[in-house]
Amino acid sequence: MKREDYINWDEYFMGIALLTAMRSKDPNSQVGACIVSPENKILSLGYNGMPMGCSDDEMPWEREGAPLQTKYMYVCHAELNAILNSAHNNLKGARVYVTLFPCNECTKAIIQSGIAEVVYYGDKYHDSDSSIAARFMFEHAGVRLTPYKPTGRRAELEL
Ligand SMILES: Nc1ccn([C@H]2C[C@H](O)[C@@H](COP(=O)(O)O)O2)c(=O)n1
Ligand SMILES: [Zn+2]
Repeated sequence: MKREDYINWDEYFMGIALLTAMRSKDPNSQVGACIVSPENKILSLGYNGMPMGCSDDEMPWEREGAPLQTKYMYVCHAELNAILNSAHNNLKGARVYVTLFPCNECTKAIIQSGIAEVVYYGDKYHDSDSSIAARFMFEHAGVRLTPYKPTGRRAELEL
């Protein structure tokens, strides 16, 4: 008889997005994204980080100060990295699992790539202009927004 307490697709893909976020060097917010086909195949992964060739050790990670001395000028967001990493895959009708609700800039890329659903975990910037603009665009573009429902299950494996 098969085991019955296996994780469902949402737990699986959000779990992978969370694991991917752990690669981020951002000291404040580590974000992960996992893009999945309608057939539940993983198409791409991404996390927030500095662009290629821009050393994590030399770029600024500050949140405040002169704009050029903050991370915001430079960091590439998890969702955009996942879309760019998927260069050879068709994302039409795909879902993206994100550990943090997308910003307005990533929202444009998500919509333009043909992704049909965003499953999001954190939403700590819900009231920011960026999130308000993102929801506005998603609604107009017909992209489904699904809050992830954590099951409370933790990743443990007995080998
Ligand atoms: N959906 C998002 C939102 C933010 N990020 C990145 C951009 C920064 O590295 C960090 C946010 O930093 P904070 O202002 O919270 O210190 O997260 C992303 O990749 N995807
Ligand atoms: Zn973004």
